[in-house]
Amino acid sequence: MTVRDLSPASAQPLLEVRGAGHRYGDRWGCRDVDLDLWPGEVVAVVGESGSGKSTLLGTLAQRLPLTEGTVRYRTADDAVVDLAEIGERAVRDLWRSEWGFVHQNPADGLRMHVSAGGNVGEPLMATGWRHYGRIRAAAGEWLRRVEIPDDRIDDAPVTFSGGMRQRLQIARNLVVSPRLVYMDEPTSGLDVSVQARLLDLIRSLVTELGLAVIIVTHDLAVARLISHRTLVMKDGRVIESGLTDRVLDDPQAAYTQLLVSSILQG
Ligand SMILES: Nc1ncnc2c1ncn2[C@@H]1O[C@H](COP(=O)(O)OP(=O)(O)OP(=O)(O)O)[C@@H](O)[C@H]1O
Repeated sequence: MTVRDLSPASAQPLLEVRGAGHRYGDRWGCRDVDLDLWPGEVVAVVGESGSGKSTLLGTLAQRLPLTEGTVRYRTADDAVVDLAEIGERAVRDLWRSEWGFVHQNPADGLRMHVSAGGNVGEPLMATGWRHYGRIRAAAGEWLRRVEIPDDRIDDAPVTFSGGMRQRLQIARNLVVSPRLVYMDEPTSGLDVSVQARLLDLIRSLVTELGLAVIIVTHDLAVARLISHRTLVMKDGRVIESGLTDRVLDDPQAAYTQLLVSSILQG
């Protein structure tokens, strides 16, 4: 079902999630989640291992079926669509032009044996770009933005370091100017200094491009650095949410207090 939205764009969230959940067999991975995500907003999903963060991300991103609730998305042409109802093809079109997904492991989001330029050029070709020179120029421009040297454009990511691979994955996602990007632990597995630079890069790109981002992280410092709002998950449910500084400086739920204090002690 498509509902025409007549209100001004800014009055309507990009993503409107109500009572969303996903069940694996007879066990809920996440359930009863509500969220409004606005353009340009970064929301972090935090919680300990097994709390349902990745399941929630997968469910919102339509990689896992919605077992309960609704997820509505406002498209670039301002139609509000119910993602469970628009069908696989329409969802594929959104992946091509409006959404991105940055995986924890860059190998899951890159073609490891295709050149860096090819990895960034491919999504442009999928949206109809045909002129080789322009595709290569746009790919080169994005490689520069993510600090991959010009002379590596013809090298495949198998020859790159972990940090370079992750920056390439970001370029491959952002080259088509998506409106909404899902990130699953994009900086974990990298050493601390590489992590800090990558977070800086993500933060500046998000601001510059006005992206909406939902980022899963088990690292509260990442949430602090990058997000406006934070959802805290426990046993598949969101047990606390609010502005990130408020959630981390003045946690209300006992579980969040424990999570924050364990980091301070750790
Ligand atoms: N494919 C699956 N089949 C069955 N149960 C699953 C599956 N994937 C996850 N679960 C269960 O769903 C719950 C939430 O898991 P999920 O991976 O979403 O947590 P998480 O917070 O992302 O954890 P981590 O930080 O370790 O990645 C857990 O109880 C987990 O065992």
